[in-house]
Amino acid sequence: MTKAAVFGTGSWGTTFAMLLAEAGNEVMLWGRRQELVDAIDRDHVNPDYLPGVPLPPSLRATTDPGRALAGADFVVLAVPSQRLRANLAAWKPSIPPHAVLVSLMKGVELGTTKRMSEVIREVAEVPDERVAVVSGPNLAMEIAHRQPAATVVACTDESVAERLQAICHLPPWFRPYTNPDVVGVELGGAVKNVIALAVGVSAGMGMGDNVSAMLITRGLAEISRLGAALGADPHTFAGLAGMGDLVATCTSPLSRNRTFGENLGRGMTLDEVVAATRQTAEGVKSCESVLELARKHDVEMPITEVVVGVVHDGMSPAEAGMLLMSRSPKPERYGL
Ligand SMILES: NC(=O)C1=CN([C@@H]2O[C@H](COP(=O)(O)OP(=O)(O)OC[C@H]3O[C@@H](n4cnc5c(N)ncnc54)[C@H](O)[C@@H]3O)[C@@H](O)[C@H]2O)C=CC1
Ligand SMILES: O=C(CO)COP(=O)(O)O
Repeated sequence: MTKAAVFGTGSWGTTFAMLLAEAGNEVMLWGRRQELVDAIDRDHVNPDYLPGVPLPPSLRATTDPGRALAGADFVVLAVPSQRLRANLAAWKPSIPPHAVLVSLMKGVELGTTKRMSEVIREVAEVPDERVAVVSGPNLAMEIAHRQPAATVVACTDESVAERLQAICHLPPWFRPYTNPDVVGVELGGAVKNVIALAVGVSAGMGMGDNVSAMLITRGLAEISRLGAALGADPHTFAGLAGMGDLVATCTSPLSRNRTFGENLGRGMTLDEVVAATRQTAEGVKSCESVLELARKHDVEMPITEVVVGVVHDGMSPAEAGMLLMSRSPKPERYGL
């Protein structure tokens, strides 16, 4: 039986662990807090992140990383992106030598501008073919309530992607596709959070669906430009990890990033929005690292720029809208 250790008892870590367990794998979830770990391990619930969702009794949980990692074939990482480096360094000594490390995270590291797979490779000192990424339109709450979803599993080694695909395929509930384009799949997941903040701000200001569609479409152009500069396959952005995730996150009231933006657009202050947000809205921090990455590669990302302005630099939503709409008129060239 395949053994998986899942790190992070938040909404996506727990949901993915539940999928893996129901697909017949031996799964151990790691969490920081004993009380929550006990609730998962003993009562088969996660009241903090998935209230009302029964978890499979075969899903076990522990606060001991060594116990979670013993004999693991797959090590699945689902902590907030900015927390990965320090945590992974602590877990590294117990990671089995042949385990595949899988990122569920959608962020870019502040300071280094590294994608999560790059952080994993660097900290765990593993080669490309032992690092995989899962990303797609996967709102955890919908999946936890057993609604169907598809995703992308990416690894430069297609046989590893296929192994991961096989252990998380669970008809009729969850359908993973493989893709060798790790860079594109990861960028799609991280940058759509920034675009979802922008769509949320516009919705909070009372703007209509034309504005959402404009931001989603031009957001995809922005993601594709950055992807092209970083060597991603342009086709990835037309797929589930690109357009698929962008549409789900930008339009769903379940999205934390969209909701964060919406609250800002309604006029709440940043401090008020942060206080009202209990879960991880990755775009809030990653908008800065994405913009830095874009600047390093000389890529223009106007929506990302105004998101950084509104979230971090005191720009008003109205000013952001004016800046975007008064840019010089251009031909529409997708991805350029
Ligand atoms: N929730 C969703 O629908 C989806 C989330 N993701 C991505 O998955 C990643 C994890 O997100 P969620 O599970 O949604 O987050 P969450 O906010 O629901 O949970 C975060 C988890 O990380 C833990 N955590 C927080 N700070 C920590 C630290 N310093 N060290 C160790 N653990 C810490 C929390 O205790 C919690 O268990 C994010 O990168 C997110 O973008 C990806 C797809 C879907
Ligand atoms: O990544 C997600 C859906 O695929 C979840 O989006 P939020 O983090 O904005 O909730």
